[in-house]
Amino acid sequence: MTESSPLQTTIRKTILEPCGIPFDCSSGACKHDEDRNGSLPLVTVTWAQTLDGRVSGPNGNMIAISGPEAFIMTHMLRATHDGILVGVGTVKNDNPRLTVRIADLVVDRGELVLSDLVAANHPQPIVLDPRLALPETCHLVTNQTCRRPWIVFDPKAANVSAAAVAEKAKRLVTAGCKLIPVANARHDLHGVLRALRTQGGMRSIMVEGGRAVLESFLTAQPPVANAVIITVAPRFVGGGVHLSPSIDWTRTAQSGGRVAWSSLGDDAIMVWRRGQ
Ligand SMILES: NC(=O)C1=CN([C@@H]2O[C@H](COP(=O)(O)OP(=O)(O)OC[C@H]3O[C@@H](n4cnc5c(N)ncnc54)[C@H](OP(=O)(O)O)[C@@H]3O)[C@@H](O)[C@H]2O)C=CC1
Ligand SMILES: Nc1nc(O)c(N)c(N[C@@H]2O[C@H](COP(=O)(O)O)[C@@H](O)[C@H]2O)n1
Repeated sequence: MTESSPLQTTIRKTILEPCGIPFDCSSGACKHDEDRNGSLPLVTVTWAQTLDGRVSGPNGNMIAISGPEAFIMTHMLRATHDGILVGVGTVKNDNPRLTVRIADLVVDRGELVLSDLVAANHPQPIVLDPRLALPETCHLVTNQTCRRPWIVFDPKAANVSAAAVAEKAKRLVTAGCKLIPVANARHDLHGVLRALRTQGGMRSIMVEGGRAVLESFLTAQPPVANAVIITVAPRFVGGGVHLSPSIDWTRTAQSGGRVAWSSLGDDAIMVWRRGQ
């Protein structure tokens, strides 16, 4: 991916730049490189949902919600953030790889083309897992194409002094995972973000799911999200996991943020950026 295609340019101009996210893969340095000297990383919260507010299909099964163009946007977002954060529920349910895989869409054939060129830009996977329940067989721990995750856990909740958990922690570290202890990790998102900044050097984090973690990041007080990007696909699924935090974006916008809508393929994209 040395030059931006028209689609990438559209995504950059209508979605990434309005959120303050630079995207320049020609330099090989895609990451959000602004170092604000802040104590917290920049946080972009993003997901894909249906018209009935579902983020997965019946029984919680992962389904393709984003169309190809929005899918590329998600992978451009992955390429532009230092870290990609999910809850342990998403790892258990979806077994995601959290890599950057998309180069571009061959528009006339509607095909997604995979690229190895951006592999170096895989974000660092981060799993919020207070009780150290991560399945050791998941892609993030075993798949050669995945970066080994950083696991944010709560030493008290996980009871790391218990022999079984201590053994598991050892095996995860041997497999290449990094364990980041944070007291009260389940409820103290500021503490989690501070630890990721100070212990891991994270300057930017994309929060990708799942339902519980998204709702926590969206409703945290004081706020932690710098930008929110939602893909809304033109379909109902009639079942599945429902994302429904109590947020009024118009009121949030009035209190200093900005909302903008654009479209990518058949999908609507809502972008909110926190007021400066
Ligand atoms: N459409 C989309 O864009 C996406 C959809 N999904 C879907 O979301 C669903 C999974 O969602 P869900 O089951 O809620 O799982 P999550 O990925 O949100 O993980 C929830 C778990 O994370 C741990 N956790 C740690 N910190 C927090 C926090 N601050 N707030 C909330 N949880 C925290 C908790 O573990 P503990 O209980 O041990 O404390 C909790 O049980 C799946 O169906 C998946 O397909 C997922 C990602 C994206
Ligand atoms: N943006 C988006 N659109 C969809 O339609 C989706 N189903 C998802 N799911 C997220 O992607 C994860 C899978 O990642 P890998 O492809 O394995 O790298 C999944 O866990 C969800 O977080 N996202």
